[in-house]
Amino acid sequence: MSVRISLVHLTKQFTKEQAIFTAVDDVNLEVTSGELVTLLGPSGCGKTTTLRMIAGFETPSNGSILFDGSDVTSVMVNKRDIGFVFQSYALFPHMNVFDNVAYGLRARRLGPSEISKTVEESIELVGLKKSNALYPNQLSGGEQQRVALARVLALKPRVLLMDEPLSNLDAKLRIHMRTEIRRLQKHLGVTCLYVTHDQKEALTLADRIVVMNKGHVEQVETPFELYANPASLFVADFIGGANVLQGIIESVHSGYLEVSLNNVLITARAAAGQSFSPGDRATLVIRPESISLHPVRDALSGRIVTRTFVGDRIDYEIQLSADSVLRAEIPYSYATQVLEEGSETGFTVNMMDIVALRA
Ligand SMILES: Nc1ncnc2c1ncn2[C@@H]1O[C@H](COP(=O)(O)OP(=O)(O)OP(=O)(O)O)[C@@H](O)[C@H]1O
Repeated sequence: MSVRISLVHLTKQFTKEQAIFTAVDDVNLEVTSGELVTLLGPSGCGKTTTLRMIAGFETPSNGSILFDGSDVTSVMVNKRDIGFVFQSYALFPHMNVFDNVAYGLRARRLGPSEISKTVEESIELVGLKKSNALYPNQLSGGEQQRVALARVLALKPRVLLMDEPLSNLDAKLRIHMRTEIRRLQKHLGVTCLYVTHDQKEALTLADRIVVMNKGHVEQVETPFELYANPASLFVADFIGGANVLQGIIESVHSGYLEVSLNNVLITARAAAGQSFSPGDRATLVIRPESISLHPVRDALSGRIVTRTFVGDRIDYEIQLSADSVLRAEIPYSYATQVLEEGSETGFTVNMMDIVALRA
């Protein structure tokens, strides 16, 4: 039922303030059948426009969209067999849950018993039993989004497109719903493209993440790889938050580099596909949670300038030199030693957790 989606040189230009503006810039992507891929990036980077082109709501300026190898770029929206879930649930306020979910099936002129059976199945699938007679204004935001999902799933689409579907929900419900969406998508095996600007949502939901920036694709990877092997500073910074420090490559070895950081020699690994020579400047990416603190015993040390308790961890900002500050996130338990602001601390980072990018 589900399909492989290929985006080939997909480009969309708009006219903005009498100038041509490229919202989606030569995007190439293969989404395998049954895969959940998130499009992740800051506001305005072209995520929604990409999704709308796949749905058929926007016509590409250039490039093509293929489903299982056949070109659907010029195929009408209603012939693409796509389900689209919006941020605003877009339910009909004057229809109850049953009629909202049945709407698309009636438009397809299915018989009453088939409609009834499919609606019941879809409502059960999204965990909304016994709500058939209720109207949207009698439901919570989470329940309304479930109805919107049931309405789309009732049509058994080959492709599921979701545009920030959880943005209107509170944080706790969002976490619950994303697990539900993942479970449903895997259960149905439907190919899914999911737009979000929330990196946690992307990391927890996706088989692979497409990081977009200013209309183009920065990197496409599994969540684990993206986190461990960012290909650019943009990705490193956007995913997970990162300390970014400048160093100089001192020597290059098989599998590791020696880098001078504030005149201290540390070891790091080169980012995937990047190579260095002694003397090169390098941008070092260090995740705050990969740092451990200990009493000062060598030159890798600094002064704690801020300490913030966040419940399950303590965040420290450590001044290394006049212009470099390191953020460390230390898991907290009652046994954890809590350090004072103003005190000196040493720190270590596993070599594998320091990634060098070309500066
Ligand atoms: N119809 C349009 N006419 C002109 N410009 C447009 C149009 N639609 C989108 N844009 C512009 O294209 C760029 C990309 O928009 P898009 O909605 O795809 O971004 P996004 O990554 O989904 O952002 P957000 O997370 O804020 O929704 C933006 O600068 C937007 O203003």
